[in-house]
Amino acid sequence: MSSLPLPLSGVVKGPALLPIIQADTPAQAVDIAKALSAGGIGSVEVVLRTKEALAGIAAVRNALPDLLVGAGTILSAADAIAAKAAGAQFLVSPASTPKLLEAMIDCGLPFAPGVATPSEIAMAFEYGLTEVKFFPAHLSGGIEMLRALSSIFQQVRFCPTGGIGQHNLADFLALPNVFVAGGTWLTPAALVKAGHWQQISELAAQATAIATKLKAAA
Ligand SMILES: O=C(O)C(=O)C[C@H](O)[C@H](O)COP(=O)(O)O
Repeated sequence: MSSLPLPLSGVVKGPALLPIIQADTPAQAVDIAKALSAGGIGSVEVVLRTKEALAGIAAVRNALPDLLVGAGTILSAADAIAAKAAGAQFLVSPASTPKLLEAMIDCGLPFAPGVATPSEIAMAFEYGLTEVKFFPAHLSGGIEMLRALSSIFQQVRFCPTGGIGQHNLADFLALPNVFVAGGTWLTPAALVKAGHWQQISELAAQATAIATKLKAAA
């Protein structure tokens, strides 16, 4: 196995936010990314949940070279390799298994594997990983769970996703063991479908204002 890639926290650009792009076409991915970027977002996660997701990553990289573009929903070594080949600059997975962790380490890109339990955090820790995604955050104990975990896993930093919204963003980002918050709340499917880019920019600007107050922007 290779040495560890750079930590994700070291490469996240802009406010401590990782909005998700789920797009049916590369052009739609670019439209979403432009709307987010206009709202101050510096980093996005394109999820591998649509046929064109890999092409979407390449298109967003090409159209918005200053944006940091990662790939989410990495569920296998093949996903990690394909995402890297498409131009992904970081990887995010909802899960952790030894195979998946080894594949993401071997890819060499900064990444956040998904955890929801102390044992999964301990497994990531065994690989030397101290940055993980906490998913699904709202169903796995939310803020109280992150507080409880902070006393045991003092070096571990989390990217909570799942159930994050404008209403609880500040509470998550106020936790010292949270380095970035992610999710779909800035890119609701209905707004994407209707092409309401201005509304997505406004949501992003509101979240950016909350995040920059709580976590210094990189
Ligand atoms: O697939 C991944 O790698 C992910 O990052 C999963 C997302 O974080 C959640 O799907 C966000 O959930 P909501 O914000 O509650 O809609």
